[in-house]
Amino acid sequence: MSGSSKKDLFQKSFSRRDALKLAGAGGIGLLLGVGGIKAGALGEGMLAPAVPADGAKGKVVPFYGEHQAGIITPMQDFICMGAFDLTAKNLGEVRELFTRWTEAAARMSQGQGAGDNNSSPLVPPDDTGEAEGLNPSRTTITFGLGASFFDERYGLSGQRPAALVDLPRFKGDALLSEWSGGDVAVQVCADDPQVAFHAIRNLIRIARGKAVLRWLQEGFQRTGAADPQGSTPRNLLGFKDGTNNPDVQDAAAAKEIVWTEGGDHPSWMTGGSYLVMRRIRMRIEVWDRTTLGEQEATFGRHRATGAPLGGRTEFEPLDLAKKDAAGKPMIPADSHVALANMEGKVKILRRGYSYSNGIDLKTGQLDAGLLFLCYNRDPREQFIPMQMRLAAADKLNEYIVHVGSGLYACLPGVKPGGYIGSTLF
Ligand SMILES: C=CC1=C(C)c2cc3[nH]c(cc4nc(cc5[nH]c(cc1n2)c(C)c5CCC(=O)O)C(CCC(=O)O)=C4C)c(C)c3C=C
Ligand SMILES: [Fe+2]
Repeated sequence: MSGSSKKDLFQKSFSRRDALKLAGAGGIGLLLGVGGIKAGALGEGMLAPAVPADGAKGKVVPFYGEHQAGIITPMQDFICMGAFDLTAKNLGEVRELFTRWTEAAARMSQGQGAGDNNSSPLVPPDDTGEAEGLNPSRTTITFGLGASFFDERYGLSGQRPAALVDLPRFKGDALLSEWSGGDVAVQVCADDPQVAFHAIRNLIRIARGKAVLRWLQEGFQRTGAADPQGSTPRNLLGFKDGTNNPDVQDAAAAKEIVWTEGGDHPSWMTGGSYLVMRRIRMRIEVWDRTTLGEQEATFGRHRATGAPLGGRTEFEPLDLAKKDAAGKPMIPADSHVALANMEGKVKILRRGYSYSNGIDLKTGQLDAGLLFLCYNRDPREQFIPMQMRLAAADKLNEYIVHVGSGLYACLPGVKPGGYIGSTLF
């Protein structure tokens, strides 16, 4: 196969059926980076622009590489994220589980089924089938380890990274254990909700006897089809959310903000990152009775344009020193952006999705909010001080409540033939 047809293969929409045909023809090695294109040589996002130029949603995000996919990958439209508690009896079983998970995740990222044996009438098929014929939809599957992974069960307590702290209790927290923690978190993102669900479902199935699901949350943002321009998505409070997220396609920014390396970080985390999950419920009914002026003062930005208060365009810089005629800051000091900005000195990479879980049967109110996710190099220096400040003073706190929480050490990426976690166990 010529170099240019290899490229075509990557750039073309790709269905599970195509993948199986190719595997049959012995060509799947190309997808895995064997024989020509090296795995990981194609940078994150190179095959997966936020909104593909041709509008197609069939692109493959490479699974293998220096870093796990799904961290700096431009956000897909849907998420299906869960956390597992391990029931594996020993470290050997944990290794087996991660080996099988890695193989299945690599396959599903490429649009294949979780396993090959799907035609024998005598056994249950390897794959559950609901993604058959669907394209890979830029699926990424990202694994992280919670602090409880490092308890006495598997002999790894001495390896717990200093940065994998127990998050402090923040003012206003109303955390529920059923929405928090877990030994292993798995973030599945894809441009199709059924493809995302299929991936996590098959990982749950593979985990049988070795891990049980602790919590599962689906999430969404506007789709590429609804917004082909790929403008900043709006959250369920109606505001553009993500405007001032750092540009981590810039390798220097990603190194500074996202990737863990050196310091007191263990070598097995080099090239990894820390994922913070906060399930934040919104008091939507209260918000909807709030005036536009109050809403804008809460965020410090205009709702229509996303511009900083007093500004005109979305991406103009925040000027927190700017005063109105009466000498008051244009962007209130207790607004969300004024506080979260941290004088520009502390940054995180946000990757959150809206969620909607029907109604709260006790109150009849919507059970909806933000599955807040962020990646950072070291939560002790980034997420924690930022959330301390927000919890203490953010005007947004009148309208939100944090009900779930987790911190996970996301392992470095892996080469074909290896397994996620092999740097540690
Ligand atoms: C601890 C970190 C953060 C939490 C928790 C958080 C919750 C949260 N945020 C919004 C909506 C918006 N956030 C915006 C900006 C913004 N938020 C954080 C951090 C947390 N947010 C940061 C670092 C920033 C950027 C600050 C800056 O320097 O400008 C915005 C404005 C647009 C944008 O830049 O994205 C919105 C809107 C909600 C609804 C929410 C909890 C439910
Ligand atoms: Fe925010």
